Amino acid sequence: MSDILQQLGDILEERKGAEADSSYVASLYHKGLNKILEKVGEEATETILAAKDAETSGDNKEVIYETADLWFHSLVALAKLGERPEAVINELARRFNMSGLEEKASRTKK
Ligand SMILES: N=c1c2ncn([C@@H]3O[C@H](COP(=O)(O)OP(=O)(O)OP(=O)(O)O)[C@@H](O)[C@H]3O)c2ncn1[C@@H]1O[C@H](COP(=O)(O)O)[C@@H](O)[C@H]1O
Repeated sequence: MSDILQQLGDILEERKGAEADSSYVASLYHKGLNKILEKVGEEATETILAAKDAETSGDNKEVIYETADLWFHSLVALAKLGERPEAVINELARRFNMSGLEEKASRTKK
């Protein structure tokens, strides 16, 4: 588990008790889940556009920046719902640790 994600998860929890005007994350919590999800949507669109530009230009700087914005706002949405970044890391680890056959079986059930 990335130390940065763990520390960011701690800060996202701390911001839950903060006044709306005290920080960006606190302001998002006060605006509510719909506003946070709107930001996730915006950042997803910006990531897609940056990826298309990167393919043409060969410069990935902007798509990395936008992907960080997307990850960050997704984590704020999960925090609002009571989940920490570890939940996503654990899910990725679970998928990674599945054997090839289990993975195939799981995919065909969906
Ligand atoms: N990783 C981030 C992070 N990534 C992006 N952003 C903010 O996300 C916003 C990106 O959205 P936009 O580009 O649309 O900017 P905007 O115009 O300000 O947003 P809107 O007014 O349109 O909602 C910017 O304000 C960025 O500053 C972040 N804000 C905070 N963090 C982390 O969250 C922690 C807590 O942040 P605060 O609550 O601000 O202290 C910080 O220590 C950082 O580690």
